[in-house]
Amino acid sequence: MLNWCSGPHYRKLKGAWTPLFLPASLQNYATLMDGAARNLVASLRPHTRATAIDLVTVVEAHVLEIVVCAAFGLELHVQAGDPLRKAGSDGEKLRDALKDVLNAAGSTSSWATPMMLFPALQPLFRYLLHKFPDAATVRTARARNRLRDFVYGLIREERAAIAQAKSPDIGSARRTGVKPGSFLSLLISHSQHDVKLSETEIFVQAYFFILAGFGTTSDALSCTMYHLARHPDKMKAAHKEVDAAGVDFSPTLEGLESFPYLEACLRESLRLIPPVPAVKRYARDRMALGPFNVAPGDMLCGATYTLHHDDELWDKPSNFTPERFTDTARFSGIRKGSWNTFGEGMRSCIGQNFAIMEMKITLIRLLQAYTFELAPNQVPLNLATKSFPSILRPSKGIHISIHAR
Ligand code: HEM
Repeated sequence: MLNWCSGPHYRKLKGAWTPLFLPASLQNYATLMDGAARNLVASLRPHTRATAIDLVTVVEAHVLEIVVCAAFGLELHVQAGDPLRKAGSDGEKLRDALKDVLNAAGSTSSWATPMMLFPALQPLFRYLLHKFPDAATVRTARARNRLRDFVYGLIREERAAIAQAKSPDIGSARRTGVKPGSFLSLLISHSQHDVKLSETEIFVQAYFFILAGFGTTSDALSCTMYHLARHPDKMKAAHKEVDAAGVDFSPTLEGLESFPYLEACLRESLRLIPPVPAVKRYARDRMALGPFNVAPGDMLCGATYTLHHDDELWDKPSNFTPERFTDTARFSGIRKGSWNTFGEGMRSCIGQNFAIMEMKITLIRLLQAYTFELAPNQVPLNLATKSFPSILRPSKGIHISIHAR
């Protein structure tokens, strides 16, 4: 996967990924994201007269629709209330396989703890795990195989389509941006032109696109809604900004810049609950780090969550205060490197602009239509990480009542 490799292999894969996140490509995704956000608004309408719902489940289905369409060009139509929803469709099959893989990825192998405690013995543990797999490993492998068979089928179809169309023009994709759904064809075209990607590499990239873009973004979106529902004064300020833009605002890169308060709410929520609570690196050289001697190959961990809650860096760090990102006169500015939600440097999150755009468009459409109120017993929010390193996420959902405006 892109984040697990280095050197020439990393550069080769990054070259295949980069066109997806060029400004022109992001612009092409905006229409897809806005359509999905409008569907989400419509699907929530029946809930305005009902009891509280679990926002996490609903937002997950929404983000999955976007990320799968962006990666594979498949419209899932799995959202409750979608008139095009059809039992047993390709979309449902893919959704089910993905859910199994994601659930399995969250369950921890019993070998994980000894591997972490005795890193030097990892090769031995890996061999033992291969020879004597435990239940969690078997479950993960089965789910992954089902997903792999499905994606290999899509790759074969895409190859045939590309052969018939005499292969797409990568140069023009760089100029005009990548259309939603072109990730597979882009990877396949790359493997026919400048870089060779094996079938497995193509599958793994497509799988990672979904894995990296699904849980992180949907949880970040749900948590932002949680914070707004918990702080009606902040929700009122967000409503004001959204109303000023009007329902006909254009979801373009430029148009989205006129929502600074909404962006501040997103950033503040991502500070309080960073979906990736820690980033890791392996030391290349021997070095001294404060009182520690670091040897080549040692794992170093950047504790994002701790950084985001450090009271030397943040005034009243546990408070939800979006104004710290807009009101620089009141807050003395944010020190470089203290907000690390997407990582830093060349290995930082390649999908961050995609994620911010997706979250902003969804929030705008939701706030145009609704106000949100927390159900009882939602404070404090239950959070958990299931395995290390993993995603920090609401562990018992977010229960919320929806009121039409
Ligand atoms: C709120 C949403 C997201 C958060 C919080 C997030 C966070 C992160 C973090 C912390 C890293 C590691 C950075 C490091 O090691 O320094 C990362 C890497 C990565 N993310 Fe995201 N991410 C999000 C959304 C996405 C999306 C939507 C995609 C793609 C569709 C994506 C694709 C990737 C990829 C490919 C990498 C590896 C980059 C590399 O190694 O060069 N992420 N992300």
